[in-house]
Amino acid sequence: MLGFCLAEPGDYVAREGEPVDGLYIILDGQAEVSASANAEEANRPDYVLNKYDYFGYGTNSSDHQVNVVALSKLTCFILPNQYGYLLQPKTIWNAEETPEHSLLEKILHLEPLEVDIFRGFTLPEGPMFRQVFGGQLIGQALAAASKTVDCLKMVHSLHAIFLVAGDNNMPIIYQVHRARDGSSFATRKVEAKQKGLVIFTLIASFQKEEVGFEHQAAIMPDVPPPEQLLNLEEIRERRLTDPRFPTQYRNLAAKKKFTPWPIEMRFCEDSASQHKPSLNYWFRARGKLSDDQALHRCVVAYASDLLYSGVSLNPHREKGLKTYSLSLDHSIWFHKPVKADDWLLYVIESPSAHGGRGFVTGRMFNRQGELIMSLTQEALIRREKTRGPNPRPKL
Ligand SMILES: CCCCCCCCCCCCCCCCCC(=O)SCCNC(=O)CCNC(=O)[C@H](O)C(C)(C)COP(=O)(O)OP(=O)(O)OC[C@H]1O[C@@H](n2cnc3c(N)ncnc32)[C@H](O)[C@@H]1OP(=O)(O)O
Repeated sequence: MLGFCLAEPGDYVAREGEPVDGLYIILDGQAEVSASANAEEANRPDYVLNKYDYFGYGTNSSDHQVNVVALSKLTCFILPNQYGYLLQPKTIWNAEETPEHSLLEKILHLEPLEVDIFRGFTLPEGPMFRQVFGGQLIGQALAAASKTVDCLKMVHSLHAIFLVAGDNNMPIIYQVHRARDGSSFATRKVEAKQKGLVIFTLIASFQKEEVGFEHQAAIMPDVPPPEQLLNLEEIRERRLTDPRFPTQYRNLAAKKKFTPWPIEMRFCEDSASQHKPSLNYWFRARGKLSDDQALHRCVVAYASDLLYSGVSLNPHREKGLKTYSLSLDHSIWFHKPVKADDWLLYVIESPSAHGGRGFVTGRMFNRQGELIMSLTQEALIRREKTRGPNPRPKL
């Protein structure tokens, strides 16, 4: 919590060697900085801090290097360490300069073309489907919207509609419309275009941090921790080597082009439970992500569409069934700050499938059991029409 510090003349406001707990801004009074007693510092003169001078967070050390003593009645405003990010310039992450960073930062990187217009690409090293991956559109559009919003406001909800299947081989233009900028909230509408055609729209709402009523009725299911579970790559490896699978199947699986996803997933149930209209898995971004909450929200938005609507097909899976499925719409509510490079549990249920549409709901919990996000999606789910090669995107 933000706070104030009141001190009387002679009181120590900070002591050398003690941990820095925040940034102190003097609102009233004077304080003296007394240099350390060690040899090198001994010659440094003491100096006086006045109104609006500050000390604490932001120095290179996590401990105070000096004593600060009140010279008069002193009032300081304290910005605790956890809010220090407010003082940092917003990163607006830059994929080119962070080669050691997660592939996701590269995927979500956008080129600014004009005010409120950005260009995104489908990278060959990312997951590729027959049309532009829905999560990529959501993540990139949210990144475009976030770049036009005051950095103190974070996305708290978004609603997306997929209009036309996107073409992986051409760039996507994101045009942001600034629908509203209020004092607490801001709203953005984003249109994604290819060949001048709107293929996707997103409406996102952003809010300044606010203190208010709190409760959490949702309880995280009791599942094994991620360390005890296999990830997608390990499951694949097992399938390739498990002698219980026919050799022909293993040879075929080995020939399939396999690109590891930039999201690591660990499934809480084995394939025997695949007929249930539900799925629980842990996931996290591979690699290191920049410390930018806006980026972390774009990354989970991207990941949220990878294994999601397919759950509505689970009760209908049978040998030889070929399906055609496409996300139609997607909504996310961000309840709390998220760390996308730490494990999140994705709890997915499909309450209904009807009329060629499957409906799924999702909840994401962090390891502490906090409900971080709620999600919904409807997807087109059909039996694949038998015909020749894959249909081309309708652009
Ligand atoms: C426990 C361990 C478990 C481990 C499991 C691990 C497994 C890993 C699996 C990985 C899976 C990863 C999945 C990731 C999926 C992500 C979802 C997306 O990105 S989705 C991307 C984001 N979403 C989007 O891009 C959606 C964008 N929106 C749209 O494309 C359109 O709005 C529309 C298609 C939805 C409706 O348009 P409208 O014109 O009213 O619709 P029409 O009805 O007229 O059909 C139009 C055309 O669609 C075609 N087609 C249709 N049905 C079939 C079929 N049954 N058959 C074949 N084709 C079919 C056909 O070309 C047809 O034309 P035509 O042949 O008839 O001439």
